[in-house]
Amino acid sequence: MNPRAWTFLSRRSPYSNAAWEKAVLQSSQRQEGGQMTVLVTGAAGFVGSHVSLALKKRGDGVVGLDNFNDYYPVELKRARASNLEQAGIFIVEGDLNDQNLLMKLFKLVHFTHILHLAAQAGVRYAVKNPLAYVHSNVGGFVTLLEQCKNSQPQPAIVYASSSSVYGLNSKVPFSEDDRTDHPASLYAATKKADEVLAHTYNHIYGLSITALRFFTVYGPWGRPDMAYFSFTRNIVEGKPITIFQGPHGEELARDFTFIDDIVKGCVASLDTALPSTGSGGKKHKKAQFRIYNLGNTQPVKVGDFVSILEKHLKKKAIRNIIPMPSTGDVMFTHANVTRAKHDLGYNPSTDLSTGLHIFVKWYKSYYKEGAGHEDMLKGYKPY
Ligand SMILES: NC(=O)c1ccc[n+]([C@@H]2O[C@H](COP(=O)([O-])OP(=O)(O)OC[C@H]3O[C@@H](n4cnc5c(N)ncnc54)[C@H](O)[C@@H]3O)[C@@H](O)[C@H]2O)c1
Ligand SMILES: O=C(O)[C@H]1O[C@H](OP(=O)(O)OP(=O)(O)OC[C@H]2O[C@@H](n3ccc(=O)[nH]c3=O)[C@H](O)[C@@H]2O)[C@H](O)[C@@H](O)[C@H]1O
Repeated sequence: MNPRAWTFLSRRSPYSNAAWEKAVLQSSQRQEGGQMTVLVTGAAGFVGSHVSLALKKRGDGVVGLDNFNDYYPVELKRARASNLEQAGIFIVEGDLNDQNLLMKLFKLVHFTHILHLAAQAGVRYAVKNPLAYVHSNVGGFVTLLEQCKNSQPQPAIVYASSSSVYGLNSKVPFSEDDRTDHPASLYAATKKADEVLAHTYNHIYGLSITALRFFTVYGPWGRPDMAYFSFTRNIVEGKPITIFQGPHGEELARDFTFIDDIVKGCVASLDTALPSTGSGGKKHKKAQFRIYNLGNTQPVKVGDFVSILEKHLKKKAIRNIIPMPSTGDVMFTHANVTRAKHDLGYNPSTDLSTGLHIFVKWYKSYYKEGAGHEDMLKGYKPY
């Protein structure tokens, strides 16, 4: 079947038709060199679209799942999906909470691995719409874990946690063994809940699970709700940007991490994941349980990050500096990646200036500066 026909197919919700099944099966086929068959949830998202392409490129079978929600413009998700279709990856359009859909999918394809990236992301939007986080990050995750636990054989799971789980932790850099029991946002609380739920399913059912704590990821085809993206748009349009500062005028800092490094970390985690050890809902022996930081290890103050953007955009920002609203931001993040280096060979190699240069180039070509991006953040007002 020609993947060009898939757009239409994936938008038609019924999954009980022959063409839909054929597309799923075709997409799941491994090519030469491929070792695994992976279900990527959140495949139309920023990170999911990049990792799906990387897996497909080396021959793995990849099937996507995404509900194409409108947290940010759906047009961008469709454009990413179209890139995936051209590469031969079918994205099933549906919600993680749809048990029947998951059952049907898992019956059709024997997934060796799940890369679970679908979630309600964004720290500040949680103040506005907390239940969206509970729905996708808690309900959706448990629905997926239930399906995996019941599968025979069970797949190995690698999923996205977040640097936000460190919450109010003040010990730097953040190490995986540091406390994560004082979240600063509801988003962080749901990501922490996921780690605890993951441990439970690993313990009771023998699911092999790896949690990846990503640190503020940026890059081409990125997320319009994130600062690097919305700041770029405003600078290009000559509109002010709002920079948060701490209660005593301190600057916030983030360990900004380039997408290519995150992709390598995800792929290495899949490659080193051991099989799950349960069957028929029962554990036979202890299964692998891992948590890794995937960051850049070089935090940058938000003001300095804006200066780098200005340099690449060749335009000054109009900076509006305001006290941080009480919407869940933390003052700084900083990853210790020793464990990921040792176990995964993870070695972040893109510095912020190089990565932002690549992002700005993509942004300008995608939005053709000055035209076509007016609606990019339509309706988006997180705080
Ligand atoms: N980008 C970052 O800086 C960052 C940092 C830390 C953690 N993370 C985590 O990494 C993962 C990927 O993030 P991203 O930046 O690609 O976000 P994204 O919003 O671009 O991608 C998530 C995708 O999941 C889909 N989705 C959401 N809820 C769903 C549901 N219930 N059912 C099916 N699909 C659903 C969305 O439509 C979206 O396409 C998320 O779990 C996020 O929390 C991201
Ligand atoms: O690593 C994570 O776990 C998280 O990474 C990301 O969150 P953040 O680090 O908050 O990224 P982002 O919004 O780009 O703000 C960057 C900086 O700009 C500051 N910021 C932001 C907006 C603004 O208008 N002004 C401002 O100063 C802001 O205070 C911050 O200091 C993901 O969105 C999230 O899904 C989550 O997973």
